[in-house]
Amino acid sequence: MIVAVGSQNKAKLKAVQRAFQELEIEAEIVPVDAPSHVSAMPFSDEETIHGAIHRAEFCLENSKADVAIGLEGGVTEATFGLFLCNWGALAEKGKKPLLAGGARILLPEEIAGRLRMGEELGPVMDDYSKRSGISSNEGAIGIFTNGRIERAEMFKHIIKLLIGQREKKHYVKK
Ligand SMILES: O=P(O)(O)OP(=O)(O)OP(=O)(O)OC[C@H]1O[C@@H](n2cnc3c(O)ncnc32)[C@H](O)[C@@H]1O
Repeated sequence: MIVAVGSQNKAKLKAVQRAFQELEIEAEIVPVDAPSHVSAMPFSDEETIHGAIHRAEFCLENSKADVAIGLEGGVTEATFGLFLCNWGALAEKGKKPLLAGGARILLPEEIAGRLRMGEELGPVMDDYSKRSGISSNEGAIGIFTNGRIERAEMFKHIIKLLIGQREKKHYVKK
């Protein structure tokens, strides 16, 4: 199966690779530069979901893939503070996209405040950790869970949720 992924982000691609490997599904993974058509820092679940769908649909239209996956990171406000949120969409011809969300953690106020002022999480995390490329590596989730759950692991879970839903749908149709 050819699987297009709407990103060149290393953590996202690693997640897709590992999910298919662990599920023992043969897949040729094709990265595609796909626009999210949402803001650079999505600020709600709704916006983050739209970003994931747009990326997946762009891949489907601009590649020969059977299945297209869009992965999008964002944040969402709650009475407790600002949560990290991540969403995935799986698109295939003639079907409604499937959706799945990832694990979420509350961001420290020091980080949340900067995002509310308009900064993006990627550069804020690089600045906070005095390193570069956090969003392509362990991610904010890795930094704030002491590396227990990294960004690729979190996205891998989302991808398994998408693949499982796709299988179930096919099963129900028989
Ligand atoms: O190359 P793409 O696929 O665009 O990956 P990205 O990480 O840059 O982009 P996302 O759309 O997934 O995330 C939106 C913004 O939030 C940042 N972001 C989201 N989750 C993050 C995380 O866990 N750690 C660091 N930055 C994160 C990211 O760097 C972007 O600035």
